[in-house]
Amino acid sequence: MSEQHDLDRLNELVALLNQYAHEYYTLDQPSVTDSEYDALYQELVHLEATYPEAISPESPTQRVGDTTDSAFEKVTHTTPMLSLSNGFNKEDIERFTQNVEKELGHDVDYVCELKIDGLSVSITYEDGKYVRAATRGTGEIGENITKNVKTIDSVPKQLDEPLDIEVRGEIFMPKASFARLNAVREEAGQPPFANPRNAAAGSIRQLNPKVTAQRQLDVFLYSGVFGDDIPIHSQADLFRKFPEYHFKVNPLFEVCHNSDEIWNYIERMSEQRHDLDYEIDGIVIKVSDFTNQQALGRTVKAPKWAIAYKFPAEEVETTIHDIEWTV
Ligand SMILES: NC(=O)c1cc2c(=O)c3cc(F)ccc3oc2nc1N
Repeated sequence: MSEQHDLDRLNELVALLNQYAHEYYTLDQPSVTDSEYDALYQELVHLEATYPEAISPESPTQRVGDTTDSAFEKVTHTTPMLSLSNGFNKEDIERFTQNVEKELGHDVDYVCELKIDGLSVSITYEDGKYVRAATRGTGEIGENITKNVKTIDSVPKQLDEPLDIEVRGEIFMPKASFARLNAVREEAGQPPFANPRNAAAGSIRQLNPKVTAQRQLDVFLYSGVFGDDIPIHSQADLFRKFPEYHFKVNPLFEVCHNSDEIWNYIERMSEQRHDLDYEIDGIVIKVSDFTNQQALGRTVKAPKWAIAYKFPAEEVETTIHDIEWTV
């Protein structure tokens, strides 16, 4: 690429990302997903590393750490909240399991779980007390949403034991809450949210936790950062034991042993997804045993022991009626 082309793209990205941030933080109406924003942000970071003299003070990369780009203070994650690599068909799943078993040199158990279409959250307890909640943010640095997450009924505020533990999961808005919320917004002449994910993101970013409380959000927890004092040594353990700690998990997980069983789960859940009370955008497949997860490790941005199978984009049937066909 020509240098001028790069510099034009750099400036275009600054303007785009600032617009997206404005939509997200100020208007509650993001027009791109977090992962689309992240991808553009990384492209800008790369271009600014190539042309440091072109870095502009308005660039979103110059704001990380201060609070101007978000009304929430920053929280540095104890361990980074990575993203999942994606798969789109049976071959991708087979390649994933082949790579895992080649790398480890033996077969493993997998856990398949629904990929909840919400936003990631990290929740920290100290001495068994709810003390903090944060968004994924850049993966290293998230936004402090402690007060807002505290309004979610299914998030325990006090554990039965004085545990120091961090749990991670997905905040979502049930379909029924989403329909009710949009009806109220339309009544009030406000633009409806495009989907439950945007509604959940907008609701959790409300500066006034009382507004968040009215939005009936919920959470499914799927991982944690904890010591050996917690007898959980695999993803299957986690899903079976988290409820004992009052940590809400999604019950539709299954242990699978190979890509055929995984694909069978994917097909069954793809059938069921419209009957669920919440939206899912795919299936997450994980190597279950934590020792195997550690042996597989991660790339810069994603764990090597997990993959997200994304459902194909749905054709939305639009019923075309009342159109005067002029012939
Ligand atoms: N949306 C989800 O329902 C969902 C998301 C993730 C992650 O984002 C995720 C990210 C990691 F780096 C590691 C494990 C994960 O597990 C996950 N499991 C889930 N069920």
